[in-house]
Amino acid sequence: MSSQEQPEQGEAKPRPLNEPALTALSLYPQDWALFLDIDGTLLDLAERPEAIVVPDYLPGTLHALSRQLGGALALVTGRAIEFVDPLFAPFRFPVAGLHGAERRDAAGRLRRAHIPPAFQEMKQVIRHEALAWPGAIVEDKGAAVAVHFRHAPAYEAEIGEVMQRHLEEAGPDWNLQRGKMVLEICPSHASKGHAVEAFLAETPFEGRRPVAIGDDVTDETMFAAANRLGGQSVRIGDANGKTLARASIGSPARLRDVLGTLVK
Ligand SMILES: O=P(O)(O)OC[C@H]1O[C@H](O[C@H]2O[C@H](CO)[C@@H](O)[C@H](O)[C@H]2O)[C@H](O)[C@@H](O)[C@@H]1O
Ligand SMILES: [Mg+2]
Repeated sequence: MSSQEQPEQGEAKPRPLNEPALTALSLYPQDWALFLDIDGTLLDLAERPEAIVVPDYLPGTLHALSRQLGGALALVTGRAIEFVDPLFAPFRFPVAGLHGAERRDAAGRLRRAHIPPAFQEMKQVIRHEALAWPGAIVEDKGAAVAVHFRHAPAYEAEIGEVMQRHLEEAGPDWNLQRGKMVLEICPSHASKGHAVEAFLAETPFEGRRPVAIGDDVTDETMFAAANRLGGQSVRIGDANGKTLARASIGSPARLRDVLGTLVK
């Protein structure tokens, strides 16, 4: 997130969502596009990255909503695209993965992030170093690598130092991204905000106003994009005012309920 996009200190808390604000998606579906984060937004957070549960009805709800929006619904996530598709099978949605570093557009064209040999080596080293952090989980996402410390909180500072050192060695093409009990190194050229803008330059998103819904710091760039482009930004949960989102919804379960009500 650029400094221009940072929420100001002490900025007012996002207003609880006036849910009719989202009913525009149902009333004027030709005017709106929907961008949805996955973990902590569509899905409840789980103890481990692979332990997330997709409610049976959710892929169908998203598919129905996507059809209603003329296909202008995309998933914008820190996950790798290849992890995302099976979650929502049999449907495949336009998706930006690795916080925007890879993207599959509505026509199915895939833009992958390059994985240099040096990055492969760095992942191996991190995997080895993580043996010293009992409980930590290393998630290899291809062109990104995450170290989760949800079950190794005592090692947070040490993991941060090691990841920072790797980042410095890797150079300016890489970024250290903080998330919920996780630190990851991912390509620096991308952001979720850029991904939203890229979708909005293409059919069927073009000319529509974006609604961006997310729960974490990595979603702030897409909130900024949605605000700038005359759309709506919604943060799930309580961000203690440290967000650019203009509205909030209490939980992923509540969001899933709201999405269900939008389907005609
Ligand atoms: O952008 P998102 O779709 O929200 O993805 C962000 C990260 O989500 C995953 O990690 C988080 O969720 C896990 C499962 O609920 C949880 O165990 C972990 O503590 C969270 O940080 C995912 O594993 C990451 O790769 C994503 O970047
Ligand atoms: Mg999230």
